[in-house]
Amino acid sequence: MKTMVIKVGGALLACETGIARLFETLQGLQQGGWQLLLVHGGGIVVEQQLQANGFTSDKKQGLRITPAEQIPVVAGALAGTANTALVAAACKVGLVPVGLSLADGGMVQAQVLDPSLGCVGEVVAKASTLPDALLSAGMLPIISSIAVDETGQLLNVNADQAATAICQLLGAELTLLSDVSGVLDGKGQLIASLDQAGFEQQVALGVIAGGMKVKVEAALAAAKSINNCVRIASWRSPEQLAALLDGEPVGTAVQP
Ligand SMILES: Nc1ncnc2c1ncn2[C@@H]1O[C@H](COP(=O)(O)OP(=O)(O)O)[C@@H](O)[C@H]1O
Ligand SMILES: CC(=O)N[C@@H](CCC(=O)OP(=O)(O)O)C(=O)O
Repeated sequence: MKTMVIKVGGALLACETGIARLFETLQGLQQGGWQLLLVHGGGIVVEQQLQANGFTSDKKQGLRITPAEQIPVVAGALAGTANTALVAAACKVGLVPVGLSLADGGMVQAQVLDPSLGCVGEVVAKASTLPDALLSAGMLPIISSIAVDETGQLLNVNADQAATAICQLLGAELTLLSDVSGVLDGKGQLIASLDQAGFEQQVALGVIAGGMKVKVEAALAAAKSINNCVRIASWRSPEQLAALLDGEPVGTAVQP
């Protein structure tokens, strides 16, 4: 059976229509014979809850600086609020979701990425026992980007990097759905196909930056591992979701 990891993030978690449309698409893909795993971020929920708790927050090169005192709020926002909202939406369309974080079932190994970012983790694929079992049972794993390292420390992982590790764990296809229709060039036009050299060129020009730089780096790493292109598209666009459902090319194809 074909397996696909779909990653969602950005403002999706604040958009009821977007969530409903996404799960209708997932339902259609599952009926079409795909085994699916959803990996999610929820930067918007993290920001709201940090602010509500009196914290300020900054990003460095697309990654959120996460001081130790903020990790309980970040974990609550991603593994709690965002994860359960997506689980609820899956139930509503009759899918059978299982809400997880990267810490569950020994799926990945996590470590601190860079101490200057605080409790930010990087993860590598470890054991697929848990997702294998859930997928064979026809269930939909919904995985937040919260991890735990060997010392028991909770870590905040960028959700595109989390999706890459889960894609590598299963040798699955990967689609990254964001707020934008794909990677855009200096004129705001969609780049249909992007390889390592093209990426480096656009970064040098300052066209690809911030969260999109992290996203394309994650996509390039995944594409090389699975030797297949990874797509970056938008959950906002009904046309792109329909194309995804019909197996047609969507967004930017990041090449191995
Ligand atoms: N060349 C580019 N093409 C598209 N978006 C870009 C580009 N460079 C920077 N970005 C920014 O990256 C954002 C997507 O990254 P990010 O916010 O991390 O997405 P998500 O939260 O969905 O993972 C876009 O909304 C845009 O502001
Ligand atoms: C380390 C780091 O940057 N973690 C991210 C995790 C969530 C995420 O990636 O959310 P999106 O997919 O919505 O951007 C954060 O705290 O925002």
